[in-house]
Amino acid sequence: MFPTRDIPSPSSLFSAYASMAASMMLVRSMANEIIPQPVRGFLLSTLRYYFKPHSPRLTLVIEENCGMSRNQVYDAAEVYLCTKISPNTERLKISKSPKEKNLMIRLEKGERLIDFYDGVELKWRFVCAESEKSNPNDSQPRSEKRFFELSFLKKHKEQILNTYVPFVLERAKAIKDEERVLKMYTLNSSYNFHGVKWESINLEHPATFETLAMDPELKHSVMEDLNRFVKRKEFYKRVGRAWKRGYLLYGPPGTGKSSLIAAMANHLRFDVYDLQLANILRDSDLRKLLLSTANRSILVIEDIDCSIELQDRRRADGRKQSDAQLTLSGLLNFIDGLWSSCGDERIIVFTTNHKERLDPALLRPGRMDMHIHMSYCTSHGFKQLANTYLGIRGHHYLFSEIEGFLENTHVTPAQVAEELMKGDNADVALQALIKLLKRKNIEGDHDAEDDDAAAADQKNAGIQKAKRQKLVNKPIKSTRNTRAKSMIRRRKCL
Ligand SMILES: Nc1ncnc2c1ncn2[C@@H]1O[C@H](COP(=O)(O)OP(=O)(O)OP(=O)(O)O)[C@@H](O)[C@H]1O
Ligand SMILES: [Mg+2]
Repeated sequence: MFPTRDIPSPSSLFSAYASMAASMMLVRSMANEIIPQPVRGFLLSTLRYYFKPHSPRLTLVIEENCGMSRNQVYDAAEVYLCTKISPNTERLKISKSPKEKNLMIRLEKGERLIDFYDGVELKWRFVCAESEKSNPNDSQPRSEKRFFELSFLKKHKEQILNTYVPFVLERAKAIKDEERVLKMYTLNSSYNFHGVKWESINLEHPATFETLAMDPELKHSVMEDLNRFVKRKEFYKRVGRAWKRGYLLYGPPGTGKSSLIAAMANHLRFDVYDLQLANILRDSDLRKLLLSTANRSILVIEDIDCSIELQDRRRADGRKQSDAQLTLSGLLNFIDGLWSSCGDERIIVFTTNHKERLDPALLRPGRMDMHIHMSYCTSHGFKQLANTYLGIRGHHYLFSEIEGFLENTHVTPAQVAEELMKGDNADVALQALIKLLKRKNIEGDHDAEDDDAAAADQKNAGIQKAKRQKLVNKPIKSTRNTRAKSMIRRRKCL
């Protein structure tokens, strides 16, 4: 049996509570009188802090701006989260600006998302709140305050701050690069008192490493080299070198040098600056142009052997050239020195059809980091082109005959590509290629090489001719000055 006599009756309970409440009020009023208000406030908030049930979760608030500048974490979160949209997402914002390739998709206010990182669950929420008016009589509309809330279990705080947030920043950068339309900068044609300037157009060259027909090992090593280069910021800093890389592409016309540059730009998502030296008059102009190039870009100087008669500082007659004029040493010193040290992630590419004609200063070890030989079409290159142009992935009954010819015939990938475009029907296109190969084979390698040398020389002759024409059109005194106005670049690819 329970001791019923010990259970208090409702009326006794009520009177006990009433007397307790009265004494609490008494203590409170006494405390109000004895303890000064600021101390009381402090004590109450401390007591509240210790007795409030604590949440195991931590919420990071990522506001749109930090002071006057944008909050990079906010911008990155905005981009990153649109790759995490789930079937539960109900509202999204879409937009497209002329500079972007694709639609931009962003979260709408109030939307929530769940992400997982290394097994940790992360809850994201996009919040738009109207900010308080500092003056209630202010007629200006309230401004909107936008922020993301990122919440997770407190025990993961270090991991989230040290690895997840940097991961989001990095991913967003890659996504933005992917969305961005690449630009190609060329020199504008009007050479006036102020010199030449860069003009940009969208670079929509379709060449990629996938479509490029070149020796697979060489292709792999170029890609590896580029990938390593962009990841080595800290390395370059540590060893005290400017973060730049130089490539010299050489080979006969039509072997894919310009295509390789476009593939590099598409791979890295770097803009291209096509520096036509023939259009530049003085070292000072060159310096100005180089200093106005942006980071994460490829500076291209095509046909270095013929686009300009870059000589040593001494002329043939022994006199020293004026410093104001463009010289090879001026170009190389500037590229190695000031230019590369005042920018990051710079790539420079020289191309030539005649490596043997280059000034030794350009070939000196350490000047160009990688010399890449673009060769005639090989059996592997042909298969790559057959795949790209005709969609043939496996074997075709005409392949062995073609491969037999390729072993001892010099034909450029450009010539092969031209034949493969001659018909939608694979048999017709491959037969056309066989015809070309037979003809080349009869003519002999020697003739083929002569053809290529002739093509390169024809290109050079075109360049020289254009320079002469400019000389006629513009009354520039010295022959050397003619290059300043020569708009001669054959623009096949870039
Ligand atoms: N290696 C290659 N792989 C795929 N396509 C190629 C290759 N080489 C040439 N082509 C095709 O031929 C065209 C011309 O090639 P490209 O302009 O790249 O040659 P190049 O080596 O730069 O020639 P040049 O020395 O005359 O500047 C390209 O647009 C491309 O269609
Ligand atoms: Mg080219």
